[in-house]
This record gives sequence, C-alpha cells and structure tokens, in this order.
Amino acid sequence: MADPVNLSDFHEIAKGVLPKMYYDYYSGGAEDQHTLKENVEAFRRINIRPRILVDVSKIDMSTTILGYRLSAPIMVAPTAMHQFAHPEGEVATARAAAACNTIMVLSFNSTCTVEEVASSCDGVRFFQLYVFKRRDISALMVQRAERNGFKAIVLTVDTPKLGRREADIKNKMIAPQLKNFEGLLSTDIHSTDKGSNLAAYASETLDASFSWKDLEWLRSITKLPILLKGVLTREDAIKALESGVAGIIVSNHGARQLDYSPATINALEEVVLAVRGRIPVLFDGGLRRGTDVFKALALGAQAVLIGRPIIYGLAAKGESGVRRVIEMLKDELELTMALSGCPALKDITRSHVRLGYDRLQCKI
Ligand SMILES: Cc1cc2nc3c(=O)[nH]c(=O)nc-3n(C[C@H](O)[C@H](O)[C@H](O)COP(=O)(O)O)c2cc1C
Ligand SMILES: CC(C)CC(=O)C(=O)O
Repeated sequence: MADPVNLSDFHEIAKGVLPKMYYDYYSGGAEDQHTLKENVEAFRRINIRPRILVDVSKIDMSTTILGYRLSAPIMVAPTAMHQFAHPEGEVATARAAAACNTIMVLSFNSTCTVEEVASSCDGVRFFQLYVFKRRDISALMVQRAERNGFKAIVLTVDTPKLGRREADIKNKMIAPQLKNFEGLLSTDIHSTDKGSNLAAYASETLDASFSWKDLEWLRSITKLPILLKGVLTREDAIKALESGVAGIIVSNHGARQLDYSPATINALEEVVLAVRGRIPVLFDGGLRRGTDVFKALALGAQAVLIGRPIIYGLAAKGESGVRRVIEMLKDELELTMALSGCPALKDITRSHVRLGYDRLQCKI
C-alpha cells in the first residue's frame, strides 16, 4: 500500500498486519456495535459554518490542560495492551506523544510498566485508573504513577463491568500477564465458559461497587488532580462538579461498554452546558479527521483524546506511525481552522457548527 495520507489508511494497514484476535479486540465495540458506528457517523451529520476574509496566515493551535502546555488540543487516550500492536508497546507511544508535545494518558492495563514508560522519555503524562476489588493494588498503582512523575489521575467510570464484546468471545481472546501486576495478581485467569479471557479477567478484578462516595477514598490516597472519564449526561456532570474533580472526559469508552449509549459528539454539548466553564471538559470517541476535532472544540471541548487511530499507527509503523497519526490530525485541524476563519482556538465558537437539531430550531 502507498504511504498513508489519512487515518483511514493507517487503519487499513493495521488491519493487514495485526493478527485477527488483536485486530478484533482493538477495533471492536459492544454487542450490536450500533454506538461504535454512531461515534463516527454522528460527526458526518455536523456541518461547519466557515467565516471568510479573516487573516489566517498564522494559526495557533497551542493550549494548556491543567496548566500543561500542548502544541495542539489533541491528546493520546488510554488504551490497553500496546505490545499486541508493536513490541515496543507503550514506550513507543509515549515517545511519539512527547515528540508531538502532547499528553499521553497511560492505561492501567498497559503492557509496558509505569516505570518503563516514565523512564523512556520526558513528557507530560496522566495515569488512567481502574479501581480493583483489591483496592491495595489500585492504591499501589496510583503511588507508582505519582512517584514516576505522572501529573493527573484519569479515573475511568464507565466500566463497573466489562462491556460485551462478541468478537473477543468468539476469538476466546487471551489476556496477557501484565507486568505492572507481577507478584500482585495473576491476569492469566481462565474463563469458565471458554469465552473471552479478558472478560473473565475484568469480572475477577473490577470493583463494581465503586460509587460517588468512594471518590473520597481516591482523594485520600493522592494529591494529583482527578479527571473523570466516561461522563455522558448533565446529571453526572453536575455530580462530578459537586464532587470537586479537576475535569471531565466525555467518553463512551470508544463504544466498547454500553451499546446504544449516545455517540459522544451528541452528548458533548449537554455536558458543556451543565459545567459552564467551571472545570475543563475533554472529549473522545470517533475522531478520525481534523474537521472532527474542530467540531468537538466548537461544541465546547477543551481538548480531545484519540484512541484506536493511535494503536493503528503503532501497529503500522511503531513510534513513527503514532507520530504520523498525531501530526496528520494536527495538520488537518490547522487547515480546518484556516478554512473556517479561526486563527486561534479561542476563535472556534458554537456558531462555527450546525447540528441537525439547530436546523429544527431554525424552523420553530
Ligand atoms: C483497544 C482499546 C483499549 C482501551 N483500553 C482502555 C483502558 O484501558 N482504559 C480506558 O479508560 N479506556 C480504554 N479504552 C477507551 C479509550 O480510552 C477511548 O475512550 C476510546 O478509544 C476513544 O474512542 P476512539 O477509539 O474512537 O478514538 C480503550 C479503547 C480501545 C479501542
Ligand atoms: C482490559 C480492559 C478492561 C481494557 C479496556 O478498557 C478495554 O479493552 O476497553
């Protein structure tokens, strides 16, 4: 295949090189995969309203998140098990993110250890946390992240149990022994019905009883700011604010958890309106183009995170593939800003996009 020119080309290359079991794991969603398709399709139903005759000879995409400077509002989402995609795993991803001056969120279920990633290069990194039934293990991981210079905890709140990913069940997906948990926990757990090992591992480990009141426990074990990942409603956005978290990530876990939850881009504005600028609202799910990033920013996201395309870049070309994926999105965003009359991020406003329901409102 010719050199990739967009994220979709990277997807095709990754599909060609990854073993089926891993490709299915990375690409799949929950059950009917309705939300998986919607995450991408919903972007296509949003139009951009470009403004003309603005000086766009210089475009500034730089921003700050929790006080850390980024070259563009495009971050790396936490995704598990990068060594299935490339032997250098999360170390390669971390180096690419650092080279692009952006923040990587390291998954709790990384294949490289927290220490390996931290010592691989300088860069601002956040640590994604799952709360295990064995709270001591989660607490230890938070301490390790803190000790190794991670700057925030991203608590994933949409996974009290693992969503039903049917391809993984059919493939009898194998979960590896994760080095982070060596000596603490065996991830080599066998499913009793010979289905997905990953599902068995998740149900064995995840603490489904974790609830709002338990955030106090997390706050008691770390001084790091906490972001909640997986907020989709105004009700929960308000609860998140009241609980004093430092930020929210609007996310449906790449449609891998609750099928028929809304496409994230359709949930974003509801959350932004509830938060009213009091804490940063970040966004992920279905972003494949710079125009998608622009649309999310216009609807109030302060920055976006990219999941699968990063893994596809890694599978296709290792560290340089991840770098290319981030650069492509940055280049596309820069061009979109120029063609829409927005020289800086602050110039991107709600009036730069039109959604289906905007058209309905015009008619009323
Ligand atoms: C293969 C894969 C593994 C993931 N692992 C995690 C994880 O360990 N922790 C987490 O909070 N989210 C995880 N996610 C969800 C991502 O952080 C993110 O929400 C999602 O991928 C964004 O959608 P996108 O893939 O369409 O960009 C994972 C997603 C994928 C595709
Ligand atoms: C091991 C899983 C819990 C990782 C995950 O979040 C995912 O596969 O979506």
